[in-house]
Amino acid sequence: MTDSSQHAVEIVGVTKTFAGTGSKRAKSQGDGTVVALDDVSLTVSPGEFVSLIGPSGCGKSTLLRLIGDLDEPTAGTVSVFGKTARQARIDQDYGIAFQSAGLLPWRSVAANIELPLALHRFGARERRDRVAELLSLVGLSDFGDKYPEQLSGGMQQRVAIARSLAEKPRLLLMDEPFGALDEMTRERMQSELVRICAETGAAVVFVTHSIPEAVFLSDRVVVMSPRPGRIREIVPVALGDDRGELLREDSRFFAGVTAVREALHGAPAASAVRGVESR
Ligand SMILES: Nc1ncnc2c1ncn2[C@@H]1O[C@H](COP(=O)(O)OP(=O)(O)OP(=O)(O)O)[C@@H](O)[C@H]1O
Repeated sequence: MTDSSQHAVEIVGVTKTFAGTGSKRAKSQGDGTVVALDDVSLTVSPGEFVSLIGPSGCGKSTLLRLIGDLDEPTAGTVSVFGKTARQARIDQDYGIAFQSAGLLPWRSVAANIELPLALHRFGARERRDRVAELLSLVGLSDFGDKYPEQLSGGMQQRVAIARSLAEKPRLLLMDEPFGALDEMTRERMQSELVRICAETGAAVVFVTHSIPEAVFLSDRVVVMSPRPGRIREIVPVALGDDRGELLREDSRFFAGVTAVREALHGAPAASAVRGVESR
């Protein structure tokens, strides 16, 4: 582990504090400073699927935002494919998909997916071909001419995922992308995402509140704890590459769910953790 360019993401000793309101010079937790992340280190390998789970306020979104260069660490370093987070953003090394699909209502589905390519001046033909490929990848080939409001929530989310894949990123950053979907759609989207990742080879950092979702999708589940935000445990999920629907009824899947639950609550699982769903 010496060459950091071998990692999709490398987070070393990252601390992130937010000053309390009304006190810009706040220095300690006693005067309102929030330690969102405290000395967090984590690496994600190319092609690896890593979920972040933990109670509300443990710093999951903050960690994802630091990787995506939407904020800066107070201390420590974040690198993406061996570059600074800023340089990786400039080089479009990753795609981002957050909870609300964030589609532009006045653009068609195809035009939404095309947007990153248009912004970065890809040629018309290349754009058209790539959009057709992405529509097919997310199973929406017949919907390119529709507008977002004409699609279901799950279909909109698939459009958002297609858009995040437009520039063939080697890394996807996803913050509860399926949080607003009903359970059946959510499970279908999880299977779609597994398939898409297998086809594209992208690494994923995925924030979720759902233990089964984390286990179904991930190679490793990072369990975090709040105040201050820290990594409590990293649970490897040894379910292999075959993540079909039957896996949800497999004893190995239940063992993974139990392992993550125990890491969250301390074994044996006793009470519910605020902000984490067992379903
Ligand atoms: N811009 C900000 N200004 C001040 N405090 C912030 C800011 N962003 C996050 N925080 C605080 O940092 C801590 C971590 O927040 P974060 O959103 O990363 O948690 P989370 O684990 O994603 O929570 P949730 O599961 O509820 O989405 C929280 O205490 C939050 O209030």
